[in-house]
Order: sequence, then C-alpha cells, then structure tokens
Amino acid sequence: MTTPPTVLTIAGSDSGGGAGLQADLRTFFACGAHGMVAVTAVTVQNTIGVSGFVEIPPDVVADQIEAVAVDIGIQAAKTGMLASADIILAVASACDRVGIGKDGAIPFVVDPVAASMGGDQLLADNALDALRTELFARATLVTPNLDEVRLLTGIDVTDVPTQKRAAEALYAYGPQWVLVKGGHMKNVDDCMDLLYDGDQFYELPGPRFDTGDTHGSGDTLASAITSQLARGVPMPEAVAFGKRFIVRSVRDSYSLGKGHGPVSPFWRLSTDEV
Ligand SMILES: Nc1ncnc2c1ncn2[C@@H]1O[C@H](COP(=O)(O)OP(=O)(O)O)[C@@H](O)[C@H]1O
Ligand SMILES: Cc1ncc(COP(=O)(O)O)c(N)n1
Repeated sequence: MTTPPTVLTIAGSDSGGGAGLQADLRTFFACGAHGMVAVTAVTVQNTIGVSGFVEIPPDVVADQIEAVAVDIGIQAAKTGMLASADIILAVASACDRVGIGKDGAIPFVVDPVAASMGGDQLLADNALDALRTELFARATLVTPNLDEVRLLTGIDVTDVPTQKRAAEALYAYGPQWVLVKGGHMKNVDDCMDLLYDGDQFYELPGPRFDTGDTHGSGDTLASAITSQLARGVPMPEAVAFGKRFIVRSVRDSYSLGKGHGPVSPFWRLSTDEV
C-alpha cells in the first residue's frame, strides 16, 4: 500500500475526545493522512468545560517534533493549544531546525487557540506576544476565530468590512495567508470564512447550522486544510476543501454528555465494507 502523506499536530489532549489532538488525528485519518502528535498539554476536560491542565515540558514538546521529523518526515504541520510562551518558543525553534514554516519547505498552519468554546483559558495571557512574533511570522496560514482576532488585534469583527480589516491587521504579523473564521458572528445567517493573501480576499460562504454541538470545529477545519497542504494542494483549494469538510462535519455533529457535543468527520469514512 502507498504510504499516505504524513502530518503533524502540535496540540493539547482533550480527555472528552471532542477537540484538541483527538479531533486533529481523526480528521487526518478521515482525510487519508498519517497523523502524528507533539503533545503540549493534557487537559482535564469534558463536554461541559475544562477544569484544569498540565503542561508538557517545552523541551519534551520540541523533542517530539524532532523525533518524528528525523525518522518519519513531516509533509505539513499544524498547531492547536500551546499553553505557554515557553512552549511557543520551543516550538518555534524546533520548527526552524526541521524546516517547518513558510521559510522552510513544510507548510505550517497556526491555529491560535486561546480558549475553549466554553471560555476556559488554554493560553497564558503573557503568551500572545510570543504567538504573534514567533509563530505568525513563520506561518503559512493562521486560522483565528473572532475571539482570538479580538485578543490579537483589538478588532471587534461584526460584519464583512471589519472581517477584512482584521485579516489585514493579522497579515501584518507576517503569515503568508490569513483565514478569519466567521463561526462566532452569531448575528448573521451564514458562516462566512475569509481568506487573505495580502492582496486578494477569498470569501468562503457556508450555511450556519442551529446547533451547540460544534466542539472541535476549528481544530477539524485546520486539520482538513493541513492534510491537503501535505499533498501539495494550493492554499485556496486546500481551504475550500476544508470549508466543505467542516460544513459536512458540523451537519453530522452529535450530542454527547451534558454540554457541547463534537463535530464529526466520520461521514467521510462511511462504507458498508469491512
Ligand atoms: N453552527 C455552525 N454551522 C456551520 N458551520 C459552523 C458553525 N459554527 C462554526 N462553523 C464553521 O466551523 C469552522 C470553525 O469555526 P469557528 O467557530 O469560527 O472557530 P473555532 O471553532 O475555532 O471557535 C468555520 O469554518 C466556521 O465557519
Ligand atoms: C485541548 C484542546 N484544544 C483545543 C480546544 C478548542 O476547541 P473548542 O473551541 O471546540 O473548545 C479545546 N477545547 N481543547
């Protein structure tokens, strides 16, 4: 059998299995990629919220990245929860050593996870600067939601013009592409994500499903995009694929526990064959 593309997530564990590295891995697999993990933190989490987490020592995070790079090889990488400035610094220098990032050969998707969908903090307050200066400058693509946009730029996105202004402000931090996700714009009927390359805006419209079961939606979108970049698909097509992928995954989300259920990439695997 042909070896599938190899993709790495640098992310935290969600004990409830809805978001974090668990969402990333199942999306990679559903997209036909071989998923690998550099764990950054272990959260104590269920569908109701995050009650705590421990951080993995920064050098162990960096060692995980290097271990898979030297043996298996990495065709694209993404970040999720990074927890602290020290972990961000360790990730940035490991990425430089193995060639991850826009100046190396390996596409790098930075999902600037700051909090869970319930509002529990997943990134230290003093880590925002490191995220902007160390990771945005290395990113092939950054994928903030509107809360992260507000934290990173101070811009309150309420409509398409402010979404465009936010994309321009984020682009100034040095990524090659910016995707400002519109899922949190609850005052509109659709979910429009906006892609920007410093020159052109690409609007990615999509339906808004009336559900609270969207746990892991950002992770799933970024992982689907990363799996395409690993195959050498150009960014606009990779993001369009990711958008189609997340629409189907939100449509098939399921309820779980007493809080927010996860989106499901399993639609892509449905077959009667054993
Ligand atoms: N209720 C929904 N219906 C359809 N798509 C959604 C819904 N909520 C979020 N999405 C899509 O899921 C992706 C992630 O959304 P968003 O909520 O903005 O980010 P995050 O999950 O990081 O908070 C985006 O493509 C967004 O448009
Ligand atoms: C370990 C981990 N990583 C990321 C998220 C964000 O996902 P969401 O916004 O759906 O809560 C999370 N809750 N936990």
